[in-house]
Amino acid sequence: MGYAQLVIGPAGSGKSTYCSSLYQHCEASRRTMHVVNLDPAAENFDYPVAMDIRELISLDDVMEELGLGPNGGLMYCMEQLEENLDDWFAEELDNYLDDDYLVFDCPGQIELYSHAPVLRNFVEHLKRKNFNVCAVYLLDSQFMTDVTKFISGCMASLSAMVHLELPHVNILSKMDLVTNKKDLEEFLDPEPPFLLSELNQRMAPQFAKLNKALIELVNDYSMVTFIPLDLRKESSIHYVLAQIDNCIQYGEDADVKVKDFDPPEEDE
Ligand SMILES: Nc1nc2c(ncn2[C@@H]2O[C@H](COP(=O)(O)OP(=O)(O)OP(=O)(O)O)[C@@H](O)[C@H]2O)c(=O)[nH]1
Ligand SMILES: [Mg+2]
Repeated sequence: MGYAQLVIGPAGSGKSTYCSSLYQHCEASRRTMHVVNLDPAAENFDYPVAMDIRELISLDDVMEELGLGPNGGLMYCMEQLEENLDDWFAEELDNYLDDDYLVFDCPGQIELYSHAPVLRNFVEHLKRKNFNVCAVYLLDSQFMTDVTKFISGCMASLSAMVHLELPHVNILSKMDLVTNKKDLEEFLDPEPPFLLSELNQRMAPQFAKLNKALIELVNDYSMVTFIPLDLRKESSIHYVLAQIDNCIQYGEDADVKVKDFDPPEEDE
């Protein structure tokens, strides 16, 4: 059994930064995990890259040879990943099977989470290889300042949830930038009636029915919980990781992989 996090969310929401902080956190607690880069456009990494989609295909080459722009180029690269699941990716994955913990740093293109088939097939592949997979959806806390943004964030996350059909953890990133935590608290685990009244206040009366339906939807899918993440605090990273581990049942087997300790210096 392997374990995997699929780290997704809009461009700039903090996915790669999360991956590197998580890596450091695990390193410090002598826990083994590997970060995989699935973003063909990524250039700099603050974590050791265990597998790299750029070894499969180069975005620059694709853009140049096919005359595609950055977005089309990226989607083409992701399609190539999909085509190569049973060869390139399977071979790479062979290095990491039993009890390994992989974290996939994905690109931020929203179409990957809403309708493009690549990530779905990617996840299916991981499941076939006996991985327990969890989607970790990051949303920038800077965009959680009012109810309309909250709803739109929920909808984007919900669309990823129905598209990928995975256990799903929502994270509110960049909490260190939030100056007024009180404003945010009402969105962390909000009451539906509160959301509805806020939404009704914001929108013209003809939206009342839509608002009600939206809030019900968000509520029915129990989408309304976001875990705040402040990367400055080890306790915050620890908490987020514990929630995700729980989702993928990591640590429930007695023999989870712990990094070998350096042998203690022996006194002669
Ligand atoms: N203050 C603060 N800035 C952050 C945090 N996380 C990310 N950032 C900044 O936000 C920007 C985007 O972060 P990334 O980690 O590259 O975001 P990403 O989701 O990987 O972006 P894409 O790969 O382009 O989709 C960078 O400038 C980061 O330094 C955080 O927790 N706090
Ligand atoms: Mg990134």
